[in-house]
Amino acid sequence: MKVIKFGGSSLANGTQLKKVLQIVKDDADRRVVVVSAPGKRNDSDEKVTDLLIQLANEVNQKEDYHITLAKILKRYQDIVDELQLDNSIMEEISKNYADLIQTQFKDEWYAMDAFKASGEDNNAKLIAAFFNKEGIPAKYVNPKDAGLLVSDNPGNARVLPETYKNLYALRDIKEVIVFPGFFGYTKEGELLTFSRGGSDISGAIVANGVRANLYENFTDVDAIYVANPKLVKHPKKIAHLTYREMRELSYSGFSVFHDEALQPAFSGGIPVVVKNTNNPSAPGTSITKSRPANEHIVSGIASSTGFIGIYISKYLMNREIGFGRRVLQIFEDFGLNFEHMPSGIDDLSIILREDQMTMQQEQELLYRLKTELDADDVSIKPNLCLLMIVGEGMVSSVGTVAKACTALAEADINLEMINQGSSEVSVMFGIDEKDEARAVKVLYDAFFPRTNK
Ligand SMILES: Nc1ncnc2c1ncn2[C@@H]1O[C@H](COP(=O)(O)OP(=O)(O)O)[C@@H](O)[C@H]1O
Ligand SMILES: N[C@@H](CC(=O)OP(=O)(O)O)C(=O)O
Repeated sequence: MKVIKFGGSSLANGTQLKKVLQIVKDDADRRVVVVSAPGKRNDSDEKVTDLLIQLANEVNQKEDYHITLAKILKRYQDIVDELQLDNSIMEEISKNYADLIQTQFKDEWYAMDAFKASGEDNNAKLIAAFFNKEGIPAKYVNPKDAGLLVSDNPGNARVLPETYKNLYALRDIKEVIVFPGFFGYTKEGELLTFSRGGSDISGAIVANGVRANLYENFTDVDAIYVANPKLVKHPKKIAHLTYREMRELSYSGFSVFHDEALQPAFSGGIPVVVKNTNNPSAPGTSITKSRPANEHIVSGIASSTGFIGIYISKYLMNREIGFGRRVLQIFEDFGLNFEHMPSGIDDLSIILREDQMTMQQEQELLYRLKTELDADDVSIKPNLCLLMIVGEGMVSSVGTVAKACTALAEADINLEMINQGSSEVSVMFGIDEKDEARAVKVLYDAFFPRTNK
């Protein structure tokens, strides 16, 4: 049995849905189809999920929401018309939005998740109707009925372990299952979503639950490339990655596959393949526990912006028992989670996501760190970009960091920080955001020199 997930770009209009139908028809093992909400039809288009966030905010703030609602309904109506589906599905979708707008939710965060999730939920119903019309017996399954249970964290839910055995029963359903991605239910029955891009996570959870022998993740690129194709022209394709390589790469910017989707696949030992809906015969990129060796030490180069670094220095910090705990306590008091904490003898840096704090909280944090720790220096480095080189081959080779540093130095790119994880599968560099594109390019050229053949 295969679980197959289609992202928003694969479901953006009726033409895309016809390709999806063909892909499902091509392989009788493709028994569970996990779907996202309709995505962008072109670069200047809007994702339905983004429109739904806008709608939820307008409803919450009692603003006029009719233009946004009309845009959302039109997206579905266009698909219904293009596929010549019975208009009863459109009536069901319109009623769903009329009901959502009237519902009193526990608070605005639960409301936001209910609006966001409706994008995938309505799309799954529409797609099931389309499959049935085209002669593929299909059944829409709601995550609540399937037992997809999540933690009580709006917008950032985590799967609960009992989910997996609940989902196993999906194997008994004879029709092709159409399952909406991106959300589950708490034990109290509240609908909550995963973080953005979370349909990849749903697909991996379902694949683990039904013990699929493959999780196929269909998107709009032929493969995962060595570097983001928006930053490097025609980068090389990656044939195989390990779960931990993919985890590091998606964490640090390869948005093509969600980093939280790796754990359910890894723990279930489910191989993943990332493929292109627009070119399904291309082999794509497979992600497994181990992979065949190749000539490259580095598998991928990723980058991600929106970080800040907080630098703390104090003479003899290394001798002060409890110093690190007190630093982290202050961060906890502000409700902040941190990403990395590289340290020296008398100093340490804490790297965190910038969007967690207002300017005023930043100033309060710096003040508390300076006074309560009696630090010599506390300063902040905004606009930080994390640059990551990743590869299983790095464990057994020397000189990789030197090569990367040389390439960056020759391009006159200043390094704010270097951090090598103890797994030795990745090395991270902190640079100024303005150098991001150049840095990825020079690292690409250093590790994947182009031949003139
Ligand atoms: N290294 C990479 N390899 C391939 N695609 C990448 C990479 N880094 C970023 N991307 C982007 O990820 C996009 C696919 O992810 P996403 O837009 O979330 O698709 P979907 O609509 O299928 O969920 C690609 O179109 C590409 O722009
Ligand atoms: N639609 C949701 C979930 C998702 O995974 O979407 P996509 O497959 O289009 O990245 C989002 O935009 O966050």
